[in-house]
Amino acid sequence: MALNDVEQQGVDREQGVDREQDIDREQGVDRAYDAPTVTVTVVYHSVHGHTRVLAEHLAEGARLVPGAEVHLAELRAEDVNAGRWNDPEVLALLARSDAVVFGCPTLMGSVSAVFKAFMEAAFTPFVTQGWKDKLAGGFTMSASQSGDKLAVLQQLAVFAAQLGMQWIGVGDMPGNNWSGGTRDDVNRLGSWLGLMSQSHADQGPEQAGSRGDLLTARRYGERIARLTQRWVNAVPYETPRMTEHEARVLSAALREADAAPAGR
Ligand SMILES: Cc1cc2nc3c(=O)[nH]c(=O)nc-3n(C[C@H](O)[C@H](O)[C@H](O)COP(=O)(O)O)c2cc1C
Repeated sequence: MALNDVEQQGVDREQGVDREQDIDREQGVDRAYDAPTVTVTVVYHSVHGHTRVLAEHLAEGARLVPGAEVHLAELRAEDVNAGRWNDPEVLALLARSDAVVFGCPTLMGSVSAVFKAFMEAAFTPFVTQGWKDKLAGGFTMSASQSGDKLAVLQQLAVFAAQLGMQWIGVGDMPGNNWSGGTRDDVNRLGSWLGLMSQSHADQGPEQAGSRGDLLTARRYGERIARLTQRWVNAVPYETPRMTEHEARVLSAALREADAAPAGR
């Protein structure tokens, strides 16, 4: 069967044939030389290993990008004590990352408990605005086709927003929204806020997700790494940061300038 251009491109990419290299050659672009070095970290929690497979494919996609230094950081239950997660090495890695991709399974329609403990441990970068203007993305795995995964992606996106991060969505069209759609299709669950994947409840991590989910994970990882390069390569800009106290002082000064009474 003859493939159209879009299908052929998908097949080529899957087979590791990178058309971009031909275009670069024609235009004299040496990406290995021109591309800024960026650090992308995939930080995730997985109870039984399904989400780990998704994280690995995402990292694999990011590694396709010349200049991208890609790390996988697993959040471990043993690093949670009395409800508090702590792993200074992971926190140091995140502090020096240009982009952070957050991932966990959907458990009871929510992020997993270990991931939530990690979120609360990010209170320090919240108050110092330490992760402000890093790029962010997110992914989740569950057993049901929906399984309320959107609630988890929303939690992850709100978390990133609280930290002043810039969110990147999936950006792929839905391959599986028609009568010929299959589990192999790109963005087969039709999720744009972040990456959704589904694993059958009776299968282990060796069968995690579907061919389409893993393809989408690689594409999302590559997209995040490329957009991070675009982001860090833009006009240099040192983002202003302020403490809560400074925010109050600024508000009071503006009120005074307007001679406005304090609202509630
Ligand atoms: C306590 C618990 C709660 C779960 N809640 C949901 C849920 O809300 N929606 C869903 O579709 N699957 C749910 N699942 C299934 C998991 O999301 C699924 O098994 C996933 O693949 C686990 O990923 P992991 O292997 O990375 O831990 C739940 C599983 C457990 C054990």
